[in-house]
Formats: sequence, structure tokens, C-alpha cells
Amino acid sequence: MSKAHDLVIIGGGVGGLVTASVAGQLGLDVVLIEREPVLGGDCLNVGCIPSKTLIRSAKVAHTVKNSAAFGVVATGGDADLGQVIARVQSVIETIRVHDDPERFRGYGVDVRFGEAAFIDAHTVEVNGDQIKGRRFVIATGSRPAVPPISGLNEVPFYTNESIFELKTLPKRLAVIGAGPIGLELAQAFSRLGAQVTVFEAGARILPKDDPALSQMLLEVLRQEGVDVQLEATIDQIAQQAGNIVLHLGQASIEVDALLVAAGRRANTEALALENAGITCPASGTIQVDQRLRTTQRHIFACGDCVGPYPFTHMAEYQAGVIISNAIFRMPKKVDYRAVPWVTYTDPELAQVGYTAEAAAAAGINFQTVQFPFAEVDRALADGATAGELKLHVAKGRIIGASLLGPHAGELIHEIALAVSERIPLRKIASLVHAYPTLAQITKRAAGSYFSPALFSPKTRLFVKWINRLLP
Ligand SMILES: Cc1cc2nc3c(=O)[nH]c(=O)nc-3n(C[C@H](O)[C@H](O)[C@H](O)COP(=O)(O)OP(=O)(O)OC[C@H]3O[C@@H](n4cnc5c(N)ncnc54)[C@H](O)[C@@H]3O)c2cc1C
Ligand SMILES: NC(=O)c1ccc[n+]([C@@H]2O[C@H](COP(=O)([O-])OP(=O)(O)OC[C@H]3O[C@@H](n4cnc5c(N)ncnc54)[C@H](O)[C@@H]3O)[C@@H](O)[C@H]2O)c1
Repeated sequence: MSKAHDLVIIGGGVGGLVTASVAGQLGLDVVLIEREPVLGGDCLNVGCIPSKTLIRSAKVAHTVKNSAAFGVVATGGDADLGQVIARVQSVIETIRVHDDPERFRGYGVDVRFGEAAFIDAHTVEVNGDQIKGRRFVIATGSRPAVPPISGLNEVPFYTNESIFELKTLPKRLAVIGAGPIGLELAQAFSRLGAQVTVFEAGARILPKDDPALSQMLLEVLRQEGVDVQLEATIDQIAQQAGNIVLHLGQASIEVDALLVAAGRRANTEALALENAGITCPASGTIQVDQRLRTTQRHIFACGDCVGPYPFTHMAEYQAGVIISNAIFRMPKKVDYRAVPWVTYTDPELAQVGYTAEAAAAAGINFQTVQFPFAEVDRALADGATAGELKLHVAKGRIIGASLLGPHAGELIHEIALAVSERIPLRKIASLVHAYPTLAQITKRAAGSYFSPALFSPKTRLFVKWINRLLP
């Protein structure tokens, strides 16, 4: 009978790697199992890093093409997709050193490559070997969901798992889904020179975000030339003479390439969770309690296979909660009050804490203050004035914020700290913000909350009175 390891981690993406790194360095006997031949998971290999690197090249092309607006004469701006993708791959390889299996082996982690499946609640099988554990962490991530559209499986299509291997730019690209993946890549490919059409089944883009700000973003995308079709029902997809044809009612559109970005599905089928006695709903997403324990208390789960926020920073955060519960044995619950998320379109759309819709649904008595980038001096200097900040305030504290604009993904963190630490809004309004920065938008929005009281007839009367009274 083989001995039971302290911790067996399934999945070598962010969730699994953060847990393995800490557990290994603390001297636990850890096994990490990854089914792909490399570590890093989606984020490094086919997600955040390739998409953000592609977006950067697309922004360069866009800047060159629009240089006249800045008084600069530049010609060209045509992208060489082969070179762009070579840069994407080179950035991935640079970052990969952090996810080198030898680094983890150096921490004492037994890194194994192969697909893991439970045999019972204390044993998994990998490449025919049985591995026993006292505790387990499932961090198996997610994969692209393929919508049930007639003909889709008979035509070639890309997902995030294959699109970063494209070497030549498709002239016409159709994208199914206007979530973060669809929109980030649609704008990037459009800026690189493709004619892009996005088909979204819903009535709006980015439905989890603020409706007015996502509408503003939609207008920017359309002005730039991205054709976004809402409430679009694709009835049938077929291949004709080398082209892909999408049929929507009476209309049809012919494209050279198709990207499916229609949501995600948790990677749980291969795990044989039933052998471990773990309850898993039909959605495939693993059910966990607030301490991230599955229905088997010694088996924890984190990241995309759990949700509810499928982001890299959440996989990392949840891994921290598991480290506390499973390694330090200090009970810790998840706290999702100040979760930031960002869609890296240009302008970026960021959110933290409550949206106005969620705050209203929760019955919270709150007020919203808004401030546009068009009144922020630095945004004017940068020629990036689309968007605004909305702060949702209850009892003098920010409970949530929605931000569309340049570098929104960076700017949201000052607000995230305020939400998380319940910092009074007056402290943000009185904090000195360097001029001229985009971050001034936060101070200005906070200030606008207080200006009605500051310039009220009562205050004016008081100032008049005190100035008469005092020498
Ligand atoms: C195009 C794209 C762009 C994105 N951009 C961002 C972004 O900008 N910011 C952000 O925060 N998030 C972004 N995300 C989401 C982010 O990539 C995920 O939230 C993150 O990778 C989740 O980490 P994870 O550890 O849960 O899973 P993963 O990174 O998916 O890792 C899970 C690992 O488990 C392995 N595995 C699965 N089943 C088994 C098994 N049975 N046995 C062994 N190994 C197994 C998989 O091979 C994989 O390596 C993006 C995603 C995509 C697709
Ligand atoms: N910037 C980031 O942080 C970032 C970037 C990319 C992805 N991600 C993560 O990955 C997750 C998945 O992204 P996603 O964009 O694939 O999923 P999503 O679920 O956010 O969006 C998918 C969209 O596709 C639409 N859709 C589904 N079926 C359709 C059909 N048949 N026809 C037309 N439209 C259809 C849905 O209505 C939805 O709006 C995100 O929720 C996010 O957490 C994050």
C-alpha cells in the first residue's frame, strides 16, 4: 500500500500552482498533476497573456493609423500577423520561467504530467499510477463551451485554444459571443486589419457590467468599425467554397474565419468525481462551501472549475483561502465583496463591488455619483475621453464602482481598496492626487458627492457669517 501524500493538487494553472508553491516551500509532501505537457494553464498559454499581448500590438496599429489626430504624419500601420503572433509566443515563453516544472520540483513538489481521475475519495490515478492523498485540491479550470448551433461542428472554427496560432490575418472574421473574450479579440483583430462581425444572442454586450457603460463601449466599438449584432440568433453554419456561411433568419453572412467565444465549461468530466463521492451539478461547476470544501471535506476546489468569478486573480485569491484552510488549518471563508474585474477593450471597462443593479436588487439604499473622462485634463491631453466613473455610495462609503475609460483596469484598484477596507469617501476626496493624472477622476467623482453640501445656502451663510465675525 503506497503512503498518502499530504496534498495532491490536480491542475497546473494559477490555482494549482499557487497552492503547490506555498505547500512545497512549507515542507509538505505535495504532488501536482497536470494533463498538458506544460504548466501555466489557460492564463499563460491560451488566455490572459496571449490576449493582452495581441491587444498591445493592435493598439500600436490603431495609434499609427490614427496618428494624424495627434499631429503626427505616419504611413502604414498594417500588421504582419506572423510577427504579432511571434511576439505573443515570445512573451509567453518569457513568463513561462515562473511556471517551469523544475522550479516547483526545487520546492519539493512532485510534478507529474498526465490526466488525473479519482478512484475513491483518497486516491487518484495518473498514467496507471495510483496516488493517495490526505487532502486534495481540484484546480482543473475551464474550456470553451461550444453552443448547439446547427452545422457548427462540421465547419472549422477557432477558440481561444487555437486563435493564437493564426499566422495570417483572416480578411473577414465572425465572432460568436460578446463577452470579454469575444470583444477583446474582436477589437484586436479589427485593429489589426480584419473585417470583424460579432454575433451576440443577448440584448447587450458584457451583461455582467453596468448597462450604460457597456452601451458606451458598444458605440465606441461600432464607430471603430467592429460590426456588433445584438439579439442575433444563428440558425445554421455551413462551409461553401472554402468560406464559412452563417445563416440568421433570411440573412446570411460569409466569412473566412470563425471564432467561438460563447462562454466556458468547467473541466470536471475527466475527474470521475462520482468515485470520490463529490456532488457536481449538470453545469459541471464543482459545488463548494465558503471555505472552498467540496461535499468531501478533505477535497478542496478553486478557480474556474468552481467560479463564481472565472478570473486569474480569483483563482489566486481562492488558492490563498485553501492554503489557510488546508495547510495552516486556520478556518477562512471567501469574501467576494471587493472583487475587481476588467475587460481589456479600448477603452477598458472595469468593475468592483456592487453594480447599481446588484445594489438595488440587494435592497441597499445608495446614491450614485458620476464623473466623465471628458472633464479630466489628462484624458483630454491623451485624446482618450470616452467613458466615465460611477461610484455607488452608501452611508458615506463606496460599495461599488463601474469605470469605462483609459487604463480603467489600473485605476479601479484605488477604489477596490476603499471598498475592501470601507474607507470613507471623504478620505478619497481629500487625498492629494498628482496632477495631471487619469486617477484624478476618482478624486473628482468623490468630490462631486460632497459639492452639493459644500456649496449649499446653509454653508454659504455660515461662511459669510464667520468672515464678518472674525478679523
Ligand atoms: C482568452 C482568455 C482571456 C482571459 N483573460 C483574462 C484576463 O485578462 N484576466 C483574468 O483575470 N482572467 C482572464 N481569463 C481567465 C483566466 O485565464 C482563468 O480564470 C484562469 O486561467 C483560471 O485559472 P485556473 O487555475 O482555475 O484554471 P486553468 O488556468 O485553466 O488551469 C487548469 C489546469 O488544469 C489542467 N487539468 C484539467 N483537468 C485535468 C485533469 N483531469 N488532470 C490533470 N490536469 C487537468 C488543465 O490542463 C489546466 O492546465 C482569460 C481567459 C481566456 C480564455
Ligand atoms: N479581461 C478578463 O478578465 C477576461 C477576458 C477574457 C475572459 N475572461 C473570463 O473568461 C470568461 C468567459 O469569457 P467568454 O467571453 O467566453 O464568456 P461569457 O460567458 O462572459 O460571454 C459569452 C457571451 O456569448 C453569448 N453567447 C452564448 N451563446 C451564443 C450563441 N449561440 N450565439 C451568440 N451569442 C452567444 C452569451 O450571451 C454571452 O454574452 C469570462 O466570464 C471571464 O471571466 C476574462
